[in-house]
Amino acid sequence: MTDHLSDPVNVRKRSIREAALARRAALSPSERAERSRRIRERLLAHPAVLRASRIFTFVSFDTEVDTHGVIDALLADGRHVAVPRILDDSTIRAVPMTSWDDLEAGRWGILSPRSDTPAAGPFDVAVIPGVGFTEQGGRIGHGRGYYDRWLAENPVETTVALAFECQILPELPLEPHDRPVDVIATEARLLEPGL
Ligand SMILES: Nc1nc2c(c(=O)[nH]1)N(C=O)[C@@H](CNc1ccc(C(=O)N[C@@H](CCC(=O)O)C(=O)O)cc1)CN2
Ligand SMILES: Nc1ncnc2c1ncn2[C@@H]1O[C@H](COP(=O)(O)OP(=O)(O)OP(=O)(O)O)[C@@H](O)[C@H]1O
Repeated sequence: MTDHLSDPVNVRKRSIREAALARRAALSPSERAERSRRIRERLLAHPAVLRASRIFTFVSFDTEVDTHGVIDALLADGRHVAVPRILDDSTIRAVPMTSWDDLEAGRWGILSPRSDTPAAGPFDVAVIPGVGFTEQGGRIGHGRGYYDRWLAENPVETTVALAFECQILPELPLEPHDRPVDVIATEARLLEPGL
């Protein structure tokens, strides 16, 4: 009996994750900022986002595609924005955000809501982080299954992942619980495998 950490799929996921994280970390801060700006424009121009009233988005940390400008634009436009709060049972909950003052540094230093009052759903759009993706919408994250579990329980009209091109991979070892995303916005293109 193989436990889940020594399971061949998880061993492969771990090495792919490390390689993709290293490529993302190799972008300079100015490259990251410029590419994040292009990704933000592509996201905000997407029809699903243009018509969305309720949006659940990650708050970027570390070397991820920067979502601070996305959140500022959505709030300035009067949309209902919710962001993840990590709960003790290893799940995430969408909590409303109306200002950066609503957030504080939480686990892994990620800005998270102080409140734990759940946001009213369902969401029109979920903006999702990830470490590696395929053009078909396959996704791996940090390997804790937070988003896979959240998406399994929360119906969302359109899921949009944000990624740098260096995170798009020819293939990924995927498992039955892995939830594909509908759209991927990169600095170079819009992929719409699920639309
Ligand atoms: N911005 C953002 N928010 C998010 C996520 C995310 O990927 N990005 N998550 C998506 O799930 C959840 C948090 N999950 C995370 C899980 C692990 C690590 C992390 O970096 N952990 C180790 C490295 C080992 C590992 O990758 O697990 C570390 O501290 O270095 C970060 C976030 C909820 N909020
Ligand atoms: N819908 C689900 N229900 C129960 N467990 C799940 C579900 N989705 C994922 N898991 C569990 O979570 C763990 C991590 O899954 P996986 O490696 O796919 O995470 P990930 O997609 O890389 O991470 P994340 O979603 O946090 O960014 C696995 O052990 C998996 O069994």
